[in-house]
Amino acid sequence: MITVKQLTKTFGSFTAVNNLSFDVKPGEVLGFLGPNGAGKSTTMKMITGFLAPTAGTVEVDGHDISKDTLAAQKLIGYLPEGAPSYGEMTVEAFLKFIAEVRGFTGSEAQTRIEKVINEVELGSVRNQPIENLSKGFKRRVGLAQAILHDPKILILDEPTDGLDPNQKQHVRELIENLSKDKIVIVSTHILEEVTAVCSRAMIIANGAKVADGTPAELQAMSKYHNAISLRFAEEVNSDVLASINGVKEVLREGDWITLIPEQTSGLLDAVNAALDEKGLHAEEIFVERGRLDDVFRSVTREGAK
Ligand SMILES: Nc1ncnc2c1ncn2[C@@H]1O[C@H](COP(=O)(O)OP(=O)(O)OP(=O)(O)O)[C@@H](O)[C@H]1O
Repeated sequence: MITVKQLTKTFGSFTAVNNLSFDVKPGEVLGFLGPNGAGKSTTMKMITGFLAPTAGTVEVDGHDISKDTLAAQKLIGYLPEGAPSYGEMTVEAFLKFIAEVRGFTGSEAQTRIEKVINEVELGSVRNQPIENLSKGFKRRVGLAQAILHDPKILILDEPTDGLDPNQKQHVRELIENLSKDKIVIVSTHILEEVTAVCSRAMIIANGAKVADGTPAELQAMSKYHNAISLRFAEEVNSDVLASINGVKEVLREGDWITLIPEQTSGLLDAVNAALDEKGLHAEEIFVERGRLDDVFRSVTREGAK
């Protein structure tokens, strides 16, 4: 369990993280979202003990990260933003070094190194110096060092940044497989990643929490929640659709028309009845769950006021 209480970080007169409190339980994959400069990386650095808070506390399985730093850090695997250091080392030498730092030697160290090289698909570059690797491979080396000791807690700062679509998918699957009984906190700018891998999402703006819930709960905050999206073969006048009982707004995006509901449920029946009555035939029609990008924009704009 991670318990964050009233966590605050100021740099001079600037407040980067502002009185943030939350818990994360085993089995949860928490997506950490927010605009550039919202305070995500700063919060992750404080949770992992790499940056001292100005105020507030972080407890990792009962260990205070400021007072009992080593005991807490043993439980944590951390992928910081950017690339791992020691660029002149080869991938394998770097992982050997990390294994030693984590207290593994001999065959145990070798077994763990082979396992992560396999898991993160680093076999083809294992003998290359890290500084010569592409951005995506450097991220994968960072991920390998974070999981080498099979930590109970994984803190990953934009793990899929710089990866190609295949590798993004691979890392998402890896996170899903690793997340059983672990705590995972993952920051990302990719909203589909949240619905794909996270059981919970927290949005921060200006260092403060502005939303926290399951992806479905956040989607339900969107004006698109239970909206009806349709596509017609022929041109249909927006006024006809706007006159349907329960439609608040008609939006057009390319071939698609979206009917925003006045209330959050019950619009589909009214739309189907109205289409029948008017002799209109939709080629495609579906009920939207809600859109995270819409929620993200509205809560971070409110947070920025
Ligand atoms: N060492 C520092 N000294 C001064 N300001 C800092 C320092 N570290 C971070 N900041 C500021 O704190 C704010 C939060 O930065 P942080 O890196 O935590 O944001 P972020 O949410 O991770 O952003 P991004 O999505 O761009 O990675 C930014 O305005 C940043 O400039």
